[in-house]
Amino acid sequence: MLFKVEMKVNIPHDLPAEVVDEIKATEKAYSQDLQQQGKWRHLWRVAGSYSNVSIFDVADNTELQELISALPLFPYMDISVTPLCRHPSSISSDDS
Ligand SMILES: O=C(O)CC1=CCC(=O)O1
Repeated sequence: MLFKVEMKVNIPHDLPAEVVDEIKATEKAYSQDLQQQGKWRHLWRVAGSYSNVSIFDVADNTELQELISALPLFPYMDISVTPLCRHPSSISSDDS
């Protein structure tokens, strides 16, 4: 199942810089592992903001919840999820 996931990052200003750097490094490794597994298909920065638009390809809502709630930045993000399905006019072979 495909989901569009929008993540807006709100890191508290009083979090120590070294803690923030560690969280970001862990987040990067975690997201790159999921990308390599094909579960995190696309990761885009929204220009001009500290947010991203992502496409996840997971078995079901439960797997999506598990993956997203394990994000190191999860406590500091506003997240919205939109389920996707194939458009009848699409010519892409990988969007089902
Ligand atoms: O910087 C972000 O948009 C948050 C994030 C998600 C995956 C990642 O590596 O950073």
